[in-house]
Amino acid sequence: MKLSDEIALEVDGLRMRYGTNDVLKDVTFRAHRGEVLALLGPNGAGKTTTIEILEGFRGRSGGRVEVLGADPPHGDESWRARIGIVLQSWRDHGKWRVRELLAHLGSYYAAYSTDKITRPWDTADLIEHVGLTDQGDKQVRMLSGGQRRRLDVAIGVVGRPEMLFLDEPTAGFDPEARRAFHDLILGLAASGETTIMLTTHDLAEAEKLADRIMILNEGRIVADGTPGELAEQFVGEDEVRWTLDGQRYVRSTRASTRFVHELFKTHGDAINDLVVRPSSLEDTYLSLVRKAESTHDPAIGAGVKEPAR
Ligand SMILES: Nc1ncnc2c1ncn2[C@@H]1O[C@H](COP(=O)(O)OP(=O)(O)OP(=O)(O)O)[C@@H](O)[C@H]1O
Repeated sequence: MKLSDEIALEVDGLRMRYGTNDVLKDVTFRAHRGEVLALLGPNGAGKTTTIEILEGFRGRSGGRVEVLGADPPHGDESWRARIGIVLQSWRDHGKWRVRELLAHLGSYYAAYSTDKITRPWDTADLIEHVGLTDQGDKQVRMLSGGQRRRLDVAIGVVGRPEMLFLDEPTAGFDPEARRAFHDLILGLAASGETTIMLTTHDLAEAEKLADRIMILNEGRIVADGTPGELAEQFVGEDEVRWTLDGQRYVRSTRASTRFVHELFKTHGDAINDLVVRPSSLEDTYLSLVRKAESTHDPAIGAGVKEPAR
């Protein structure tokens, strides 16, 4: 992907303290226009806090934040119109019908159309995009959990945002809804106009959607790069399984090719059922989070903050 020169998001030394709990200690990253960023991290790492600060919902304890050129708490209405938000919690509009609610919320954005971006998103088209065609005339309170989540996503994008924040957007989705959501995000990303930042616990989802993955742990970004870069920077161990004389064996190694070669040299045709499972992004993630937890070493983050491009 060719990156735009335009910076959509800039976060420098962000700090957040709740009482005596320093949740964000020094969070620094930036995003170019059109990039899709996935923010990963264990429960309680501060992902929602980070997203809420960037949206302007939550004040911060320190550091600099700029989203589409504005400091979020001071963004004006036209800035707000360029931001889309999909929160974890559902704001209830139970009696509204899906189609009416989207048309109503969308109408707020009409005044903020530009030469390039027609706002809002056409209601029927949007409903189809999020896979709610059959539910368009249903009241919101009649929707299932997964359908409400799709509606959350529709509400987040109805104004055709230039910057879209999604906090665990696919929690509770069935595989079909997940696929439809992925297609929607990839479609938005393909235009190159929408910068997207999402949090997720699903590594496969991060790998599929994101240009860049950032891992937040212990108040800092401990890794930042494309899925491939992360795997390269933190080479995990491959898993080799085999059977020998009816006995099953398993071994983790960073040098699986050499190991397998030695195995055959020693045992030849007696080796059966050989399987080599390469180290996955999940292994990388787990080893990073464990490493950061066990060492508390800020240098782990310092070496990888700026991905090579
Ligand atoms: N309003 C608040 N007041 C005090 N502490 C808070 C508040 N909101 C969050 N916290 C604490 O800040 C930490 C980070 O919470 P946050 O919700 O940002 O994490 P998260 O990474 O989004 O977690 P999860 O993956 O579980 O959603 C947690 O320890 C949480 O208890």
